[in-house]
Amino acid sequence: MKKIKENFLTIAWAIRLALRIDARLFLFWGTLSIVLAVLPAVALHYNREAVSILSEFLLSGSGSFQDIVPSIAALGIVLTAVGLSKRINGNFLYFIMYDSYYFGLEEHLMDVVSRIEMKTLMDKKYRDDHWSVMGRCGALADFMSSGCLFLSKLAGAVSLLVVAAQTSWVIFVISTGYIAAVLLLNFSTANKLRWDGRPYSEASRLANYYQSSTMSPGVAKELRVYGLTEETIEKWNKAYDKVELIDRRYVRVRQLVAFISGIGFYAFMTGMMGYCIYRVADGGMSVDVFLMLYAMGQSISEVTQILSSSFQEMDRGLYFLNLQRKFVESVPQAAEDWEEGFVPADDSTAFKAEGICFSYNDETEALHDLSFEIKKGETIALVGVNGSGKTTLVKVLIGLFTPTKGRLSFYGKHYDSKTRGAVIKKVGMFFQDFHIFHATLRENVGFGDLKKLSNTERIMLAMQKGGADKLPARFPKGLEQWLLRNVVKDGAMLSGGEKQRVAVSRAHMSDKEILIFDEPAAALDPIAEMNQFHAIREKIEGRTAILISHRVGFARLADRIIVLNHGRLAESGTHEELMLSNGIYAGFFREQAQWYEQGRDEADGQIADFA
Ligand SMILES: Nc1ncnc2c1ncn2[C@@H]1O[C@H](COP(=O)(O)OP(=O)(O)OP(=O)(O)O)[C@@H](O)[C@H]1O
Repeated sequence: MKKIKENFLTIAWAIRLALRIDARLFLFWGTLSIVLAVLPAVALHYNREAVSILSEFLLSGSGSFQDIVPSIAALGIVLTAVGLSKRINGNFLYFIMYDSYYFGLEEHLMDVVSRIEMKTLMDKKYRDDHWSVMGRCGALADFMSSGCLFLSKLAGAVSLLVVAAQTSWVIFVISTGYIAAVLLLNFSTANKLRWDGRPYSEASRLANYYQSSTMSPGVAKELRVYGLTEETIEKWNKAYDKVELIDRRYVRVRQLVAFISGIGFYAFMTGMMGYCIYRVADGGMSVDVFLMLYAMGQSISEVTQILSSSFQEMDRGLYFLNLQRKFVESVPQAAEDWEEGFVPADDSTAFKAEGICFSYNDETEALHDLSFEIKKGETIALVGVNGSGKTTLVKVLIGLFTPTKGRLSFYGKHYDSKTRGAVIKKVGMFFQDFHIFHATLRENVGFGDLKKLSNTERIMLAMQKGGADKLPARFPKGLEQWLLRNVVKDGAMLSGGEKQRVAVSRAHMSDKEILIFDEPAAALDPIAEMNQFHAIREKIEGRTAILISHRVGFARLADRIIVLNHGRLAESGTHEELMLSNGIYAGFFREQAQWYEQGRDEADGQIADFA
């Protein structure tokens, strides 16, 4: 019962979506296919009339040929119309609806996904669900086209049964029994005939991963170095066996249903023809009625076969639409649209955190009870060991994650849709986990400020600050060089440090009033790191800034240092204050200073030995 209710909800959702995407398409083709579906029944009427006139003409020898021409012509026209109506089959309807409904559904799902909270998006379960629903964007076109076809063939079957009922109740019972049996067979095997995407896709994803790992250089290098190729092929074999098993089971049931339907057809025709011959023999049925019933048997069988295949298609479409509807509805608390119209309440405090906590999952807290203020124009260095919560904190500050507890304000305003909009507008950020887009070098930098995308001078200036200004000269297409090869074959491949320079240049594009740099020099050589240090210092000039770096030398750029430890605020103060208090920061600073000193002494020693 629950399943039926779910299906009805999904059908209503799908129809609403289809009407929203393209109402005319659905209504026009739906109506046309139903209207044309009753043509075989009309054709039977003319068929019978023509046969009756023709046989009378042939048997009696009276009348002229001209007398029967109109009947033959009428039959010809109807049969041509029937022939044409058969062109409106499943493939044709799918093709007609594909453009609108495939891309319409894809656009809708992309829109929903873009509103999902970042935290949810990072959840593996959601990502898996997302892929499994996104991979079936044809479901709406499938469901609507096969739904139209199913309804039209149902109308066709009913009109044929009306003809049967008018002719003989026995034929009506046999025909109804046959159609009902085939439909019942399809209903009862639907869940086995349905190609269940989930276990299949998990198994096939694994098989694809193993198969492609020997081809993708990043994975292949590890396979070769650690001698894992043979093991990977074995794992692929196992994963593929599972895929094949699911495939085989599905094909077997499909074949069985087709076989039983075939036997059903012969039983139906034998029963019907047997009865007709018996009636003709005892004089209860004329030859023209016999021939009409024979043609009707063929039509019923044809309609029933299409009813059966369109039901399977419809059921498959509905299955994936069910997943998609549930996915769309399960998106918990879609992030609000970031609105315009932010009015600051406190001009002097950029960020204020009061007891904020955040956890990626319900088990552990990445941030715990943090309270601090960042004044306008202040430069803060966030320091802490790996995993202490620095990146998480800045992502919470820019509104990508919502604190699980506590209160966060931006210029005196609590975070809501307008505040988030303002934060995004006012903050320029370099992410430690930055992304190089599959796009040109110009775009990769210019995306930092879309308005300046075509301003070559501005882009070159940002690249100079980010240390990437030598890159365009290396490529024949300069700034228009495509980066990475996932999309274009001759895309430029960059080293880790070069990618970082490009991403840092992106952060230098905009003139936002708040700057956040999360490990901007992690992959840079020492000279580039030093240049980065100066460029960032220049850029900060009077702005509010948050810097994260494991090189504590960077922290000296800051007015104040905040030290995080296991997601808690451990220390806060100037460099001098924290050195005096001799806590975590002082420990870091001395360790690093000692490391550099020791390194320099050892290098000096080696040079001396060598000399
Ligand atoms: N996507 C995630 N899902 C679950 N936990 C996460 C996720 N990202 C980070 N964490 C956890 O949150 C904690 C804080 O991570 P975060 O990246 O903020 O630390 P960090 O101080 O920036 O570390 P690093 O110096 O290594 O960059 C860590 O324990 C980490 O394991």
